Amino acid sequence: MGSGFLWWSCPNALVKATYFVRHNSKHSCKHHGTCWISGSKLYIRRCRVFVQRKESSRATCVATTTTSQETEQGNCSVLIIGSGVTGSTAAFQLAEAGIDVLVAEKNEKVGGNVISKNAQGFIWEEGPNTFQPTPDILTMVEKLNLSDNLVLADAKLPRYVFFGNKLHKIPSSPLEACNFSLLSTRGKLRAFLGAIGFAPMNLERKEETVKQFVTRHLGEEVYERLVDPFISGVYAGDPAKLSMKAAFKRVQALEEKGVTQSLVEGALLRMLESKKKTVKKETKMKVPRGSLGSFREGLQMYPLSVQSKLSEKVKVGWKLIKLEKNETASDGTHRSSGYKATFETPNQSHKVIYTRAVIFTSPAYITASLLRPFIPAASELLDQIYYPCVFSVSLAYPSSSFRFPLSGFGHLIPRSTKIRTLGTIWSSSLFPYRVPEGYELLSSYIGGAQDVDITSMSEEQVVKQVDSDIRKILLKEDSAFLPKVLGVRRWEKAIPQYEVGHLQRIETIQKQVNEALPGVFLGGNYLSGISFGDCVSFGMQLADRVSTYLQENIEMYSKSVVSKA
Ligand SMILES: Cc1cc2nc3c(=O)[nH]c(=O)nc-3n(C[C@H](O)[C@H](O)[C@H](O)COP(=O)(O)OP(=O)(O)OC[C@H]3O[C@@H](n4cnc5c(N)ncnc54)[C@H](O)[C@@H]3O)c2cc1C
Ligand SMILES: C=CC1=C(C)c2cc3[nH]c(cc4nc(cc5[nH]c(cc1n2)c(C)c5CCC(=O)O)C(CCC(=O)O)=C4C)c(C)c3C=C
Repeated sequence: MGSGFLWWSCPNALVKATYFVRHNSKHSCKHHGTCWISGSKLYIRRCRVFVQRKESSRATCVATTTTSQETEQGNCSVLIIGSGVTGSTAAFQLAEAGIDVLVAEKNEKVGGNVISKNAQGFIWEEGPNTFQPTPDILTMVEKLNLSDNLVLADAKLPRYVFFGNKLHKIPSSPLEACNFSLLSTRGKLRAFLGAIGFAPMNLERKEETVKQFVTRHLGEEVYERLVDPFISGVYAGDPAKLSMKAAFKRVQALEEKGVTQSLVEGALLRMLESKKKTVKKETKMKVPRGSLGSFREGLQMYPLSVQSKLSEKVKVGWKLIKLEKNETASDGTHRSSGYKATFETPNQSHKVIYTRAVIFTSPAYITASLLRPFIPAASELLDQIYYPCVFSVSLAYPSSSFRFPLSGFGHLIPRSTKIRTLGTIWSSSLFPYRVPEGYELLSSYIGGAQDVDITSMSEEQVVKQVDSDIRKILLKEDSAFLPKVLGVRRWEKAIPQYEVGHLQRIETIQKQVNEALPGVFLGGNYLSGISFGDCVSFGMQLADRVSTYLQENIEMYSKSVVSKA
């Protein structure tokens, strides 16, 4: 690149000087430590950022500063609120790109919804149980050196629906679907007719609910016995309120393309969804199609491994309580140069962080409260996203108390059966190493959007209800054994519901954030799709978008300094 000067001007109000860095020379300042040029890049050691060097032009430090008098303050280039799957993924990707990132998590442990527990020889999950190993997840698993800890449940384990006092195996192929005992002959015929195109059109072209879409295409029976329980096992939701377009965009898109017969390939919308998610990108790791993944010690290994890699850059027990614009520039003028974030921290003291960009991965209702001063209308919309209450109940029973040897993923229960539990994952069948010899572990879920009264139940009442439902379905009638209660978790606001109007709402929110809050990015399962894999992919995309924003922002700021000079 030859010799020459690079002018480095720090935008922070506390730094008054513009620094000149000569090629191959080193320069120190008390705020940023050493900086130097190598090749085409300017490196600034303390800020751990580098700025693409432009010959004879100015570069800008993307970090703000701490001074020795302000011990409760700090700085970073990107602040991430929340250490769930989305936040952890974005943080790792940004750190890997050399960007100075700070993750603030209000809980004492990282992971958000992902909570894995280990006691008395059992390992169990209180949030998500498994993920579909998408290419993005596998990429992250490799990067985090988690490959040796990846565990896969047998792809062939059947899923069941409990209906008419019997467990019915859900077919895994169109052939199996012909002998499918869950649907009557009439129900199958109706579904078949819908599949070959004899379905009424959506003439009004209004946004349809899942219930409307499914009954129109496949009939009432498929809806009641198959899709309603499936919705319980993904959204804990109410299909009469969820938007087909938002909750299952791939399936809806098929209709728009006129591929109606694919809708019931195997009579299962869910299967269709997962097939569309087949691996496109190449990763070194190969996993059998249809298998479901986790990690040896549970899903929480994922955020924990990000935390161990980012070390001090992940702050637990830090709750964001206020965000302000940091608008004073070094020359005394006002402009948006980033944000000031105030946190409550474990020792009750407040901490302040100055940052260029903020990624919010907190749930919609929390993000709403933090952004309300800037975007009141969008915050109202964020607040409208409904999260029902769900309990997860992990119980262990002796293997001998079961009616048959457990082999399957688990069972789901249609709401029309009047059994209160939504469904049960047969955890010890998925991962047998997670239980002591002679025991079975069951993870059940109860509550959701169709059972709002659950909020008034105590943990003891919930355990009693779940135990009684399990007895009706899986245990021998004379089994007097009381279960080992491993864990009961009340998810007061469990899962965002993609109700009718969701996509429109999201679009409006995004627009208002982009206009009013440059450098603020929204993430989280109310935007990305709710699966673990959706959150990983969205976290990766967020990291790319934020890197681009920082680069563009630096260039814009450099230009404004040049023109003032
Ligand atoms: C019971 C249950 C079962 C599920 N089962 C499955 C499954 O089997 N498979 C699957 O793929 N998906 C499943 N999911 C969905 C999936 O787990 C979630 O969608 C995903 O984990 C959400 O990740 P996230 O990072 O977007 O949000 P979250 O996990 O909600 O993370 C947000 C984080 O922000 C933090 N935070 C909030 N406010 C603040 C603040 N003011 N300051 C600092 N931090 C803050 C929170 O503490 C939290 O850690 C399940 C979800 C639930 C609840
Ligand atoms: C068979 C029993 C199941 C129960 C009970 C259950 C509860 C439950 N699940 C979620 C949220 C999600 N589950 C997801 C995947 C998933 N869930 C089950 C089964 C049960 N879930 C299976 C077999 C799978 C794997 C995917 C599949 O092959 O169908 C997902 C991810 C969905 C995706 O798009 O990948 C979510 C999200 C909740 C909230 C819940 C509690 C009621």
